[in-house]
Amino acid sequence: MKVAWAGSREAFQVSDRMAKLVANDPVFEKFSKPMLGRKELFKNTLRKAAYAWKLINDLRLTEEEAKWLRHYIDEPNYTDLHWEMFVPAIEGQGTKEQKKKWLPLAQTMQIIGTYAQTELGHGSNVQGLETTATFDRQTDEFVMHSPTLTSSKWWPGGMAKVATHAIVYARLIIDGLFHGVHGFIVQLRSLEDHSPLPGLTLGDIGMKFGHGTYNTMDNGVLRFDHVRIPRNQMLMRVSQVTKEGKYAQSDVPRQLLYGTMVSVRQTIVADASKALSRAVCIATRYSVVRRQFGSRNGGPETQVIDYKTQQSRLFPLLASAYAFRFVGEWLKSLYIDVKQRLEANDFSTLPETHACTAGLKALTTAATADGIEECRKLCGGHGYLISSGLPELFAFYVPACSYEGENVVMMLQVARFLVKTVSNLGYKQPVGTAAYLGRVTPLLQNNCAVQTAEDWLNPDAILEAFEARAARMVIGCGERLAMFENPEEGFAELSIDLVEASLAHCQLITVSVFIQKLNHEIPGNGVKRSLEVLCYVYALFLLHKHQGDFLATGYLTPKQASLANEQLRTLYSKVRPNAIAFVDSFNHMDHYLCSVLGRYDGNVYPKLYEAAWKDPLNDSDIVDGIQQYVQPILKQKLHYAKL
Ligand SMILES: CC(C)(COP(=O)(O)OP(=O)(O)OC[C@H]1O[C@@H](n2cnc3c(N)ncnc32)[C@H](O)[C@@H]1OP(=O)(O)O)[C@@H](O)C(=O)NCCC(=O)NCCSC(=O)/C=C/CC(=O)O
Ligand SMILES: Cc1cc2nc3c(=O)[nH]c(=O)nc-3n(C[C@H](O)[C@H](O)[C@H](O)COP(=O)(O)OP(=O)(O)OC[C@H]3O[C@@H](n4cnc5c(N)ncnc54)[C@H](O)[C@@H]3O)c2cc1C
Repeated sequence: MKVAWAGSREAFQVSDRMAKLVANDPVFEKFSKPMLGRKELFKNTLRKAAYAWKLINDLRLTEEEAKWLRHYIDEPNYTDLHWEMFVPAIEGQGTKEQKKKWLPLAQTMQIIGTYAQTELGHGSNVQGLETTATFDRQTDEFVMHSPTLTSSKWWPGGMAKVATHAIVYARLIIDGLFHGVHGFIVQLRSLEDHSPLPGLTLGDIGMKFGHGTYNTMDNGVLRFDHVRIPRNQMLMRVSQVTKEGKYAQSDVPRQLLYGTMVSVRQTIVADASKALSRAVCIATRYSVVRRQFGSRNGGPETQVIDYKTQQSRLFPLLASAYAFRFVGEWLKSLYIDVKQRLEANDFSTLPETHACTAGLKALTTAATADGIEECRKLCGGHGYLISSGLPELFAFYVPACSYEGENVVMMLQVARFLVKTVSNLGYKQPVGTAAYLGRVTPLLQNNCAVQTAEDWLNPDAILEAFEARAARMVIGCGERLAMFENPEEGFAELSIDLVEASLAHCQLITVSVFIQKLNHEIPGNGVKRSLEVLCYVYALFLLHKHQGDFLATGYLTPKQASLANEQLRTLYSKVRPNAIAFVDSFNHMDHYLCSVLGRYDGNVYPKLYEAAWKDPLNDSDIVDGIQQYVQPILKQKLHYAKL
């Protein structure tokens, strides 16, 4: 199962080796993080990042190994933006000459980059950005300027204190004419003494949600006061500006400017399974240790995992972690394919890839953020302790619903793709993840054939139910949209239904990828049979949660919906015996989990007790402030207090 989770034996070995390397090195200790103040926390992260870079070079780690190493260090820091956004932006949007100049510098970290797109006033609406890049023909330069307060760049990670360079997105202006938003490579700091270059105002945007998690990152603010950069620092694969000031567009589509976001959204889906599996591992292990009620004849009380209600909250999350792992793997292969095509100037699959990355990013991050919080509640009161590992995990994870495309905004992108696909149905056969929309007649006409709870243990029945529900919702939206004279007005009016239809489409993708995985790629019958159970749990849990959709579209009868729920409850009993094996297969080490409740050895109570004594308040019996503020109250000789 560990191999099935990792994707291959080699993938397992690489991640396992890196997990152990990090866990066994005292530099990467992280239990004390929540006790540190912001400055110490930040310096500590800089120290770890520098040490990690040394390890990467000394041990000659491959790119894959380096990624896992950074993952297990488990602290957001400036290198995330450098590797995940700055380098890919140059790779995707730079010309050959630009890549030749900038990539060697970035890949050896002689420069450190960030991705400065969002502004105080605009994040989702990229075309609404206000920073200007005005071409000056006399000097062959762009003048970067922040004309308003709301045009201040706001959020870029690593920008406040570390990055030496940034890809800055700004409105290109030539001779007073606006030519859209483009990316520019801008140097922010001196490579000699690290001070901000003249004309730039740089700072940190302040503390964020949680304590020891995202505050290791220096998310920054940046303002330009007429800062000049050479013309050849505009990323020019998509559009070019000549020294005469002529604006030209190559045959590469404008959407490629958004390519870096496609790349990162794909990794965010993979990361969702890591975060959710981490929370589920903690909650499952603790649910086995924790006992409440149910003692018979003085015997042990019941393990809370044996309560049906606990199982009905926990096991769908366990199944979701596996579903997200497999859909993340599938999305990566889709992305690798589109990347190769884009390099060869084949842009045909970009719209579908954009819809998949946007939609699955929204689906998986929303479910993971909710899932982590549910796991905290599944651990009862102790889940609220920092030492459970869950509050910090939640605080670290939850911004994924907003960054890299706010989730609802992303679902609306999926909706645009689906509406376009439906409106082209007469003359363009949909392919890939939208292929089912090419079979609308049977999907709209045929109803579910399930008659017993057992009948739901059939991948074809499940797939057809999810396809019919999505098709009916999408087609229904399409028909209602056609009644509007102004399509944009219609889109806005129907946006709630469109987001729900997009979610149905994305859930269909995750369910079908899970089924596909079982049909083709699982080694060993025991592993396959166990994963089949999780696949059914995932699908039937979604069916139960969204049964309103399945019923309202008329595909299911109430009886069939209740048979699905009956089967789901039976499946929980089949998950129970393997629950611990399922979470052990994630191969999360104690260091990575950073949770007393989720310890591999289950030694929870002594270690919880021990952890409490490490709190700074327990350094002494009488702490600072007691004599000054509490003792005077105790020593007052009042007969009565007037309230
Ligand atoms: C909301 C977005 C997608 C665009 O909105 P809109 O103004 O409606 O459209 P445009 O005119 O700009 O473009 C529409 C056109 O382009 C297609 N498209 C959009 N995005 C992509 C893409 N990524 N790849 C390919 N194609 C794309 C779209 O389908 C339309 O095609 P048509 O053929 O129908 O014309 C956009 O503004 C957007 O993406 N907003 C979200 C901003 C965002 O994600 N910011 C991330 C900042 S970096 C960050 O958050 C870092 C976090 C830290 C970390 O990750 O650790
Ligand atoms: C931790 C963190 C790190 C970040 N790092 C970076 C970084 O390194 N570089 C960078 O450039 N940016 C970064 N960002 C910024 C991030 O990309 C944006 O915050 C994100 O894209 C969301 O945009 P917004 O803040 O403008 O949200 P808004 O768009 O203002 O969203 C507010 C609300 O409006 C709704 N809404 C907006 N538009 C629509 C619409 N058309 N229809 C319906 N509803 C709508 C949304 O659903 C949401 O509910 C980071 C953000 C965070 C939290």
